[in-house]
Amino acid sequence: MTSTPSLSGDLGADVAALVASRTLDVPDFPKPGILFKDLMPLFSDGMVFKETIDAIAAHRGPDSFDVVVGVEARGFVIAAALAYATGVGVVPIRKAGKLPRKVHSASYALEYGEATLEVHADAFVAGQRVLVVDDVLATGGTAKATLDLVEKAGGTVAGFTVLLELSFLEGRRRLAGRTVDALLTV
Ligand SMILES: O=P(O)(O)OC[C@H]1O[C@H](OP(=O)(O)OP(=O)(O)O)[C@H](O)[C@@H]1O
Ligand SMILES: Nc1ncnc2[nH]cnc12
Repeated sequence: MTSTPSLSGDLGADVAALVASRTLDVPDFPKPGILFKDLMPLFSDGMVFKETIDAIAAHRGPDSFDVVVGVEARGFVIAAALAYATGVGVVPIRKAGKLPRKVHSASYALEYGEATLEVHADAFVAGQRVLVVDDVLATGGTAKATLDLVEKAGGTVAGFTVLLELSFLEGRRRLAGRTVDALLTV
């Protein structure tokens, strides 16, 4: 008799299985050799999306952060929902050239390219505890740039939560000493 090995993630096997059930593998996107993990099916299934957001809210506890940061663009979907569910605000980290006032900028490399992220210089009250959320942690380039930007803008990063971690790219190493929760680690 064969048994299916349980999936692993920081919120337990059931949450990991939920994320896995709504993740599609797309080979060679956006470049040859990249196996793209498409989480749009998780966002578009109302019950699964709600269960996912509720699981993050329950795990983190309502008192462990003051504001949620979401990284453009897929991170926005998770950040807005989690902020609403926990009754806090949301601060967007945007790709270059989109924010209208004074910004801090950070350029970085990610699994399939390079980009620049920006945050409004006055986005946080000094010491405000920030939970950073995104869909995928791959090389950690995006997450590390976000950490630097939040700290430059006066926030304190309380942790990172991602739906999916690609462990072979070792993004967690870029966030050493920080709390990182991945709902599914592959
Ligand atoms: O760990 P890394 O190697 O940095 O990769 C992770 C990032 O890559 C994707 O964003 P992308 O820049 O493709 O933007 P999108 O959300 O606008 O599609 C993903 O949403 C993460 O933000
Ligand atoms: N393989 C991947 N799939 C989806 N998003 C990503 N961001 C960085 N690498 C990715």
